[in-house]
Amino acid sequence: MAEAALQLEFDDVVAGYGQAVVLDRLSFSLAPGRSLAILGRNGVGKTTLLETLMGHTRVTRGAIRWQGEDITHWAPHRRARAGLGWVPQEREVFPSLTVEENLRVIARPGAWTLARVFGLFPRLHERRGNQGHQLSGGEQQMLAIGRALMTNPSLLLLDEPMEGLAPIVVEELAAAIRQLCEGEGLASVVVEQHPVLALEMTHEAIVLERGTVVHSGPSATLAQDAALLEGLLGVGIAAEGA
Ligand SMILES: Nc1ncnc2c1ncn2[C@@H]1O[C@H](COP(=O)(O)OP(=O)(O)OP(=O)(O)O)[C@@H](O)[C@H]1O
Repeated sequence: MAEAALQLEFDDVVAGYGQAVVLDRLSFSLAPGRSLAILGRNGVGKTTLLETLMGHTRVTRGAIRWQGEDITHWAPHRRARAGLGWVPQEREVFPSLTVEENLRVIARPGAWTLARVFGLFPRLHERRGNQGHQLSGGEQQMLAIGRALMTNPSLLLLDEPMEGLAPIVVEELAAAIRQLCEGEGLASVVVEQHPVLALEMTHEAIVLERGTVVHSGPSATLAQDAALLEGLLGVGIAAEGA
């Protein structure tokens, strides 16, 4: 059955902070090895969706299922152990540990090793003896992704990975993320302010408005429909990244 092939499912989820509702009857699903872009204007709930997946919000309706289990009320650490690898927007690398220590300290056994992370990000290999605080923004982002990979996740959650980075670094990171999704078949959910970039990196996309899904479909189809993209995300956005 198709249902059995789903890896992640949000089913009619209402969630928020305290009494405030941010996600409002939100539903979507993702099959194993697929990548999903979460798009939408500022404040529509994109980060809250990731926070809810990691167990950091209050869920008052609906269910979240992961690999066939209902994880709606699981604690965050249990979700991490179950294969959800979160790369937070703040990156959160340890500033006084070296690159190599940052990677080793969080490692769990699996296919991703120090050597493979250095293979994906040669820059981290070059800077393996530098402390976290000595890295550029782009290098910190690579380290944040590398750290998540060292936990050997089944799903990588990326919250605005390109934010504040120079165009050349954005290219390098986008290539690495594409390699993870296409080459390695690692499932991912990417929240990104730059739709053109996000659609290039992913198989599927959903667009949120006021905490719910207003569009869902293949990334390539949305990327080619400038009028739809503009209608969903704002005037002029389709020209961005050109
Ligand atoms: N910790 C929090 N406590 C209370 N409200 C919050 C909290 N974090 C976010 N919100 C509110 O939830 C709503 C959605 O925010 P969220 O950060 O999820 O949106 P977003 O789509 O990721 O926006 P952006 O693109 O600006 O990052 C906003 O109204 C925001 O003010």
